[in-house]
Amino acid sequence: MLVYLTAECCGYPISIFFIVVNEFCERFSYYGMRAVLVLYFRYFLLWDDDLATSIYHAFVALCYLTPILGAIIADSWLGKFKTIIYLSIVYAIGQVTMAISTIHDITDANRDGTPDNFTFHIALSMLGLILIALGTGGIKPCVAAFGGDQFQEHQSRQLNTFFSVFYLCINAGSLLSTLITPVLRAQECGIHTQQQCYPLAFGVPAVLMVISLVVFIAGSGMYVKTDPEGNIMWSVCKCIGFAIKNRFRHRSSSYPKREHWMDWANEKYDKLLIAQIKMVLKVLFLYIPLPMFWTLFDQKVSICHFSGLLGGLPDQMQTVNPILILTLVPIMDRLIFPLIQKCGLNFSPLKRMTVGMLFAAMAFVSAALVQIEIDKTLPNFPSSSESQLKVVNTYSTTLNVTISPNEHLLIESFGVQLHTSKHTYSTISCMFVNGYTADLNITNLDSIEPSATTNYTLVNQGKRDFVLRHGEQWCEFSRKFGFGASYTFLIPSTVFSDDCESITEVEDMKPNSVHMALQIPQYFLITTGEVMFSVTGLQFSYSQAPKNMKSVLQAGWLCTNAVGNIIVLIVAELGKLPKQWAEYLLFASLLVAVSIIFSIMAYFYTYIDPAEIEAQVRKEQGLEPEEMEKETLEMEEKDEDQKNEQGVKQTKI
Ligand SMILES: C[C@H](N)C(=O)N[C@@H](CCCCN)C(=O)O
Repeated sequence: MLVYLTAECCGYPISIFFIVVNEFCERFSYYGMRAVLVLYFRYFLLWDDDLATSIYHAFVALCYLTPILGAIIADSWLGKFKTIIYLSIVYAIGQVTMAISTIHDITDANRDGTPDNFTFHIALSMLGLILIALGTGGIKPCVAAFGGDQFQEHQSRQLNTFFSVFYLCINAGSLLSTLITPVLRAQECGIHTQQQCYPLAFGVPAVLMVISLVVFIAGSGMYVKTDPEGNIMWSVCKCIGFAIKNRFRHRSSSYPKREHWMDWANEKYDKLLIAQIKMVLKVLFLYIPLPMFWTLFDQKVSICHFSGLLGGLPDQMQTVNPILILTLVPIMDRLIFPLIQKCGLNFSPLKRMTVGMLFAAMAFVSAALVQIEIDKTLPNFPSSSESQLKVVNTYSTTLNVTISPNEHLLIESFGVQLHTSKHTYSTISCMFVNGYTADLNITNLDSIEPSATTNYTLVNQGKRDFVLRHGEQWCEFSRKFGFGASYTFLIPSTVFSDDCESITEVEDMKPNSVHMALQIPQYFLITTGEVMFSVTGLQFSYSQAPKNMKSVLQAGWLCTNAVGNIIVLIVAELGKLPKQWAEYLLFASLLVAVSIIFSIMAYFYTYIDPAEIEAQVRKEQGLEPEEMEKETLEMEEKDEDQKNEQGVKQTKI
């Protein structure tokens, strides 16, 4: 019997250090770029909100579809190691292309601070995004599976810990980059004119991707590398095709039934291949209901009403999830799961995933309850048979307005009657009414003509300063804004003579009165769900896959994510229920239904040890003892050469 003693530290192969650092840098690169992507679309390419979010979601969905390609390349052609290297190069080129596309000076011939040739910037950034999607998605199933390959059979406990640490690194990278890149974007830079520094915000993720590649290559000599066994995907497709055809040919009841429909490939294909396909199909079948979890998970941003929680901005709110993950993964791994085990309960991976789904459903129930509270604080909006009217009096005395036949409004000088706008809970908006006798310029707003109003403009929470200008005259005023509120500012004709003192503020809609802390349970529940579902799913996909299809099953797992993202896009297009809380409850109920279906499917699933099944099939095929020994010897020789090359110690016992 052969046992390989690879270079180890505390029972873990040293090579996984390079893999987790590589993952940290790669996720920093990916999430850092994503954190500023929509801002780049909106404020650099000047796309409208709809186009920016659609392209963003399409990009994210593509990133979770390309893993299939990466897995096929790895398992059928190049092997995981080379696939990771080649696709990381593509990824790094994509990040650099993306960073270059954000340099406005390249096309800013008239030096006014904005690009002159948008087509150039759009084309370059789309090329960059396609390369990034190919790279990030392509390597994703390979890195996790390659990490798993570094462990030997007796290291199953360490293997599970590895997947948890792997997930921690993903979230540490995501956390740091989501904090840093928006700050980098807010800097000013440029060759001829100063602009928001998108090149830096996209450039740092590009550098991190190059570092990720260098770290991975640095570990080359230590990895356990498994070569692909020919074009396995093509063999799998042909074998499945043959089984279906053969089954169809023998559909008459005179032919004896076979245990599994794949057994109809027995006539032509190797029993081992058939057994491996059965293992993969069993797991893929189990994955069918899983996209529903990701549909809810990827909508979590929309259940976060209070963007100002912890005093942060919406950009930085994305950091709450990785912070909670970094806290919850060790708590679950070291405390909760061992405690459950001590109580004699069998908390198997599929049970954990089911409970994870239920946690996500509870997060949506909690969101619905908060929404009901929020709705109570909102003003009454006109029903479909009513309308609302807003009248602003910029005249110098109180006015009596009659609306025929018999309604009367009494409006004081610079007063307002009724408000009409409805807006989301986490925004603050304000508008200005110009009662001055000439055009006015207000900071960050277009100029307003006399007696005209601006549209509602979104402003950030807290104290904000405004400067009003007309020619040489100007004055400045500050106001404090609360979340969810809406204001109208009435500017009288005396505005410059009393230094902005006479500006009247009307509160159209009150700031939020529902406490921000009510959002904490939602975050907690959805992240607990993620830890139970996502980390376990990653481990499960690795442990249940045959050796030559590890990447393929990882890709299958990631595909559940892609389908979830596509469902989010479809749901957004189909429209919404009239009541937000009802929509949350609908999603929660759907996930509960799906988790019940999943638990039934899980009940009938038998956990396997792929290596054991493979050995058994080989034995049945009569490969043992001579042929199997021959195969083993060939493998030993191959591995020995590889180990000698890598300078890794090998002992025969
Ligand atoms: C940052 C996030 N909590 C995370 O861990 N993401 C993972 C899994 C992605 C699935 C979510 N759509 C990652 O690999 O980035």
